[in-house]
Amino acid sequence: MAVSSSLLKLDQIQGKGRGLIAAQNLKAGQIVLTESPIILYSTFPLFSDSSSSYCDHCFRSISSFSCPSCSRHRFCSQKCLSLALKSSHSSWVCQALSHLRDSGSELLRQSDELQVQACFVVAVYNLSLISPSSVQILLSLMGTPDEAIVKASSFLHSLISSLCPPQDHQLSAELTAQLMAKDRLNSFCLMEPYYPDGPQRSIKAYAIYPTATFFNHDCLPNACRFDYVEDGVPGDEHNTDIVFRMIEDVAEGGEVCISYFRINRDYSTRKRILMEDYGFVCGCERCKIEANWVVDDGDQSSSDFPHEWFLKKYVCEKKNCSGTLAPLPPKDDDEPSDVLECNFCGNLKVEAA
Ligand SMILES: C[S@@+](CC[C@H](N)C(=O)[O-])C[C@H]1O[C@@H](n2cnc3c(N)ncnc32)[C@H](O)[C@@H]1O
Repeated sequence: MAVSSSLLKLDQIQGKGRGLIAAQNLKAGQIVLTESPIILYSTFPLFSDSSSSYCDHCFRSISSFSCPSCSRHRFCSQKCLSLALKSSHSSWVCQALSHLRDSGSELLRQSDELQVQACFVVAVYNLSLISPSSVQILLSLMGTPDEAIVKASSFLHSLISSLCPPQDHQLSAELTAQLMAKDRLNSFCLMEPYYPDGPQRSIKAYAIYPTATFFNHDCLPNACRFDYVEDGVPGDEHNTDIVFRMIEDVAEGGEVCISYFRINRDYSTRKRILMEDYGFVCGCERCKIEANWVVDDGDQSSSDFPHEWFLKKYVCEKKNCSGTLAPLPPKDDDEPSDVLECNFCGNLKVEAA
């Protein structure tokens, strides 16, 4: 599997499967990977009475150009509309989603989660028509279907294939289950914009990135992800790219890890999410220490919190945020930047000297 960055190498990591290691010494703030998604799909409810307020191709907030066939899916620009009609909103996708939304659709009575999974299945069947090699990449990722996925995939496969039979795709119910399992383990969320006084941000789209998917988790990560979906000009095809930036220096050969969620979560929450969503027990330095903590132990000394400085330095304190801060890229003279950027709200914080 090729890695789309000369700064990272794919390697086997004991107890974790494949992972990404530094191909050379990496500096705090350095951008180590920028990548476009191979599959990207909306979480907007299929049966909502309104249309999404995000472009159905690039997920920016402005949506003013409608699909000429269904007029329900909207785009931020003529360019996104034209691109979508050849890819993410092809005539097959348009037809499949319209059929699914028909009031008689059995999907209407199903859970929100299954409706979002239906959007993934439509997107991946479409991908198999326009880029079969991308489906092979998805199939090579980690992820095995459990009973719930097998059941959901069998329902969705028969529903979508019978409503709108794709001419050429070879995706059986079994392959659909495989692909749904890969999606669950490997997708990244694209979030709604941050507002300090707004409601909790929700997820507007899921995306899978072919190299980024190999980042393993650490509760004290040395890298973190950024995205700039709302930035740039409408029609720019790269606004859904994901960018990974080092939080701290890592020597050549060291593993580069991200956190799969916000880093200020407590031990039991982290343990539960990692087991339920990713199927592993974390053996990182922070977990080893926190596993021994006694709840409400008033006697804990500062040696029980050796990573407290990390949370103070790298957790954003803006209202309603708790994103992760990473330094801006080093300056021209290779000096580390003392400005940290939050990957959730975008706030810039100058580090105290
Ligand atoms: C998105 S994949 C990461 C790439 C994966 N290691 C591979 O070989 O393709 C997530 C999976 O990697 C493994 N993983 C990630 N971080 C881990 C860690 N800290 N300890 C053990 N396994 C980990 C788990 O199996 C998890 O479900």
